[in-house]
Amino acid sequence: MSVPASKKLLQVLQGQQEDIPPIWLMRQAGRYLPEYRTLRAEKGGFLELAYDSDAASEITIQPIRRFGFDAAILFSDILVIPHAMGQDLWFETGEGPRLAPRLAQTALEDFTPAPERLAPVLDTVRKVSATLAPETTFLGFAGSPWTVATYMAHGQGSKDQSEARRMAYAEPERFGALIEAIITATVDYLAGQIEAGVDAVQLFDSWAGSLSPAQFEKWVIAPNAEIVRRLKARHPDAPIIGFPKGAGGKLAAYAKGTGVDAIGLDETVDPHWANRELPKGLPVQGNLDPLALVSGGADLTNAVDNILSAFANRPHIFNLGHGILPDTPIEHVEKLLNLVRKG
Ligand SMILES: Cc1c2[nH]c(c1CCC(=O)O)Cc1[nH]c(c(CCC(=O)O)c1C)Cc1[nH]c(c(CCC(=O)O)c1C)Cc1[nH]c(c(C)c1CCC(=O)O)C2
Repeated sequence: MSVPASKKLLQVLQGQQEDIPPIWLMRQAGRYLPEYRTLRAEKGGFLELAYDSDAASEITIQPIRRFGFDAAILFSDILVIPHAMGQDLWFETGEGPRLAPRLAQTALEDFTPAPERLAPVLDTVRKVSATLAPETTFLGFAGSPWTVATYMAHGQGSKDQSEARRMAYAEPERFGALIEAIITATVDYLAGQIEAGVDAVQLFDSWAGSLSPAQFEKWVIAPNAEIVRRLKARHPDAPIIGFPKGAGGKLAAYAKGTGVDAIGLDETVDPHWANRELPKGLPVQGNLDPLALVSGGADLTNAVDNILSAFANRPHIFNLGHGILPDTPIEHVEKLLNLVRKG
C-alpha cells in the first residue's frame, strides 16, 4: 500500500520522525465541544448518536473542522463489541455504560450474537472516509479483550475490576474462552473498519494497569499479540497502536510481546524514562496529563515542552495520556495546538 505523502500521522506510525509531531486527542469528539453537545441534545442519547451513521460521521469530523487535528477517530465506543456479542447495552445519564446480563452470572453461550449492530458503525467509516481531506489520517479502534471483559463481567465500570480478576483466577478456562470470543469478534470488526476506509487502528486497554505481571502476560500481552497476528495476516499494512493504560514498568514487555506498531503512553509515565526504556525507533503516542490541559498556563506549557524534548529523537504522535475532560476550555486546546505546532 502506498501512503499519500501528505498523511503525516500515518507516516509517523510507519516509523518516520517529524520535527513537528502530528497531533490528535483521545475523546476529541465529545462533550467539551459545544457542537457535540448540541447534536447530543437533539438526538437524545450517546448510543443513538453512535448508531446513526450520519450523526456519527458529523461528530467524527467536528474536531477536525474546528482544530485541524492530524487524525480523525471514528465516533463509536469500545462497548459495541459486547453489544454485538449479544449483551444489552445502554448508558445511564451521568453515570456511564451498563451491560446485561452480567457475565459473572450468565454463560456466554446464552447470549444471542447480534453482529448486525456493527453495520451502522462501518457505514460511518465509509461516510467519513469519503469526506476527509487527504492529509487527515483516519483512525479506527476497538477495546482490548481484557478491558472489554471487565465491563462484560461486571455489567458496568468498576473501581478495581474485581469481578473479572476473580473470574480469571477462579475459572481460567471460562475466562479464556471469553477472551478468545472477544478476540475473534474484535479482529473481524477491525478488519471491517480497515476495509471500510480507516488507515490505522488503536487498541484501548484502559484497565491494563490492574493486573499482576503474570496476569498481565496472560490477559493483556497474549490476547493483544493474537489480535495483532490475526489482523496483520489480513491487513499487513494497517498500523496498530496499542494503548495499555497503567502498564508502567510493563510497557517494554508489552511492546515486544504484542508486536504493535506504536505504543500509547498514559500521563503517569515519565516521557524521558519511556524514551530510554522502549525499543529504539518504536513510535510513541502521548502523553499530556488531561488535567494540565484543563489547567492551561505554565502547567500546560511546561508539560508540552517536557514531552516534546523527551521524544525529539523518535517517531512521536502528540496526544493526551487519556481522554480529554468535558470541562476542558476550547482556548486551551487551541493553545496546545500552537505550542506543538510552534505557531
Ligand atoms: C473504557 C472506554 C469506554 N469507551 C472508550 C473506552 C476506552 C478509553 C477510555 O478509557 O476512556 C473509548 C471511546 N469512547 C468514545 C470514543 C470515541 C472516539 C474519541 O473521540 O476518542 C472512544 C475511543 C466515545 C464516548 N464514549 C462515551 C462518551 C460520552 C457520551 C456522552 O455522554 O455524550 C463518548 C463521547 C461514554 C462512555 N464509554 C465508556 C465509558 C466508561 C463511558 C462513560 C464515561 C464518559 O462519559 O466518559 C467505555
